[in-house]
Order: sequence, then structure tokens, then C-alpha cells
Amino acid sequence: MSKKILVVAGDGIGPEIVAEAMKVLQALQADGSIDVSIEDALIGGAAYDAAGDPLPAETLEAAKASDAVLLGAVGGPKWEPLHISKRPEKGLLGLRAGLGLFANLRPAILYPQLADASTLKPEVVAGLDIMIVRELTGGIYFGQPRGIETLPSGERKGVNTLVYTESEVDRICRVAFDIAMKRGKKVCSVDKANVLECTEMWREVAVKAVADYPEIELSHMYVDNAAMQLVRAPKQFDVMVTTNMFGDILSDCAAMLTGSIGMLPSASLNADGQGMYEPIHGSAPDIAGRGVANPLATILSVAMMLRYSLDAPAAAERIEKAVSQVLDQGLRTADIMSEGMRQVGTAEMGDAVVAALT
Ligand SMILES: NC(=O)C1=CN([C@@H]2O[C@H](COP(=O)(O)OP(=O)(O)OC[C@H]3O[C@@H](n4cnc5c(N)ncnc54)[C@H](O)[C@@H]3O)[C@@H](O)[C@H]2O)C=CC1
Ligand SMILES: CC(C)CC(=O)C(=O)O
Ligand SMILES: [Mg+2]
Repeated sequence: MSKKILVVAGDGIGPEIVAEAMKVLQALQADGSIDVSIEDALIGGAAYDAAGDPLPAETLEAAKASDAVLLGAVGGPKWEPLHISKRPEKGLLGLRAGLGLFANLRPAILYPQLADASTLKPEVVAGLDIMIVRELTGGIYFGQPRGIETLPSGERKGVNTLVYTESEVDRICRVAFDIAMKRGKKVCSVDKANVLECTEMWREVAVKAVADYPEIELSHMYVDNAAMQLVRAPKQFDVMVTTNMFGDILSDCAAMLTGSIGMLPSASLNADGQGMYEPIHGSAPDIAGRGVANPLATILSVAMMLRYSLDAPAAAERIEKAVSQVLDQGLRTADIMSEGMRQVGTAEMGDAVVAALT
């Protein structure tokens, strides 16, 4: 049965990288590997400019009616003064919350061809394969109260609130445990339980939940140490599970171990298996419009979509193999360029992946 995909390209490099991911989807559609219908919608700054709203009601409705959403990236300096990404019911946060996408999976895998591009020594990262499981609809990005108020003294006070309920922690830990059962059976829960009560509770809930998974080896680490360990000895990690903000930061850090933030895809899933798929990076305004952005994270996000929402694991594997093949051919966008390789732009990289697929 045909599956519905909603494409929201967004801002900055969003439309450029999504165009390449669409070529891959369309190639798979054309050769009969998948049966999908594709619609577009607006989000972020583009939606604000067109409709005065960074998450128009029709975008949220279309997303709810789809089997999967493919997102580029949102935001940029033009819209930052408007604070559109700080309203939890609006923009990207609103779309994630509106779809209930509480589980964000961010695989940090080093393609062996990119060992030279990693910020770490080849022997420290060879074979790196970490799954970061980030809670995505709670924590400090959503907690109330939030905002900036002016005190009677005239001084301003900025407030954000870190909140988790036990059930929110329990469900994300179970996602991490289920994933770990299919991998190395090791989960490191990352918190700041020495300082923050909310994450002290997080740790207690993780310990209670793991009792249902006798084969899982659960460890705990404070987030500052986890950041350090990621760049010291990343292969000690199999699955990491953590809060919304800690996962946001640690995954950008882990991305560099694989060569570039332009290499890391993600899947954001709800309780019904519906998903949104996006690269972990943002709209990269510094390189937008130049045709130099790396589209591989977005293309690999399509592979995650095929695996998690479209029940097409063979097609997902074909995409991953095609990416490996273009790297074997020596093609590199600027962010992963190294000596002796051939530098290509966004579109040439997308075309090469399609050629390797077919
Ligand atoms: N999921 C999303 O839509 C996200 C949106 N943002 C938004 O994006 C805007 C820019 O944020 P930044 O902090 O600069 O983060 P960013 O991830 O957009 O860029 C950080 C750095 O990585 C580079 N980069 C990112 N993606 C790349 C790619 N595919 N190929 C090559 N280089 C790449 C950029 O050129 C920049 O130097 C902001 O408005 C921010 O709010 C930031 C993160 C995630
Ligand atoms: C709106 C932000 C939380 C986006 C971001 O940085 C991310 O999801 O990685
Ligand atoms: Mg981020």
C-alpha cells in the first residue's frame, strides 16, 4: 500500500539538501523499490514569511496524516529576533510535540573511508558505532515557566525549567533498552544527577526500568564526563540515553567523530511508529545558497525513514551502500574533504548517490 510522505524543506541549506534526498526517494520509487506519495509543506522562517506562522495549521495536519515526514532544517539569523523557535507550540518544537515524537535516534557511525576526516586519531574511532537516544518532547526545551521578565528593579530575569515526569523518562529508557537488545546490550544513561534533582529522578527511573531487561548492562555518567569521554574514548559507548538538551549537545559533538555534522541522520519516533527524519544539523546560514552543503545526513535520514516508518529495510540498506560507494569513489563535499579526494558540491554528491543506487 502506498505510504504518504510529507516533505518540509525549511530554511537555509534545507531546500538544497532535501532536493538531493528527494532524488534518492524518486529513484527508489521509479525502480519499484518503494510505493510512496509525496507532498510538500512549509515550516520555520519560510512558513513565517509566507503565512505569518512558523508552523501553519495545515502543515501540522498534513504531518499528522502522513506516515513519515522528511525535514531539512529551520531557522536563521533573519528570523532569530522574532523568537519563532522559542515557542514550544510553534516551528520545529511544535511539530515534534504535535506529533508526539518523543524518541530521537541519532546514530553516530564512522564510515571507514572518512577516518581522515574525523577529529580523532584513526585508531580511536575505527569502527565507531554509537546510537544516541535523545528524549525529544520534554526537558528544558519545553518546561514551564519560561521567558524573560523585567523585575521591579528594572533588571531582567531569564527563566527556563527542566521538567521530566517518571513516565517520560521510563518510555525513553525503554526505547534505548530495546535498541540495545539488538546491538551490544550496553546502555549509558547520561545525566547531571549530582546537581539536578530532575536528573537524579531520571537515574532512579532508568534503574527501575532496566529490571525488565536482565541482559542490559546499564551504566550512568554525568554529562560533563560524557562529553569528555566521547572525545577521549568514544568506542566505550554502545547506546547512550539522555535528556533533550544533553542529547542535542552530545550528538553534535559525536558528529565530529564521524567527520562532519553533515554525516549524521536522525529518526524521531512517536508511540505509533510514525516518524520524522532529519539531519541533526541546522540550516547552516553561513554556507546556504552556495551549493556546498553535505547532503549525506539527509540522504541517510531517508534510509532511516525506509527502515523505521516505511517497512523497506532492503531499500534502506541500498541507500547506505550507495553512500559508502560514493565515498569509495573519493567524492567529498567540502566539510569532509581530505587530501587526494575529489571535492564535489551538494548536487553532484546527490547525483552520485543516485547513480550508485541504480
Ligand atoms: N533541526 C534544525 O532545524 C536545527 C536548526 N538550527 C538552526 O539553524 C541555524 C544555524 O544554527 P548553527 O548553530 O549555525 O548550526 P548548524 O548546524 O546550522 O551549523 C553549524 C556549522 O556546521 C556547518 N554545517 C551544518 N550542516 C552542514 C552540512 N550539511 N554540510 C556542511 N556543513 C554543515 C555549518 O556551515 C556551520 O558552520 C539557527 O537558526 C538554528 O536555530 C540549528 C540546529 C538544528
Ligand atoms: C530546535 C533545536 C532544538 C534544534 C536542534 O538543535 C536539534 O534538534 O538538534
Ligand atoms: Mg542540535
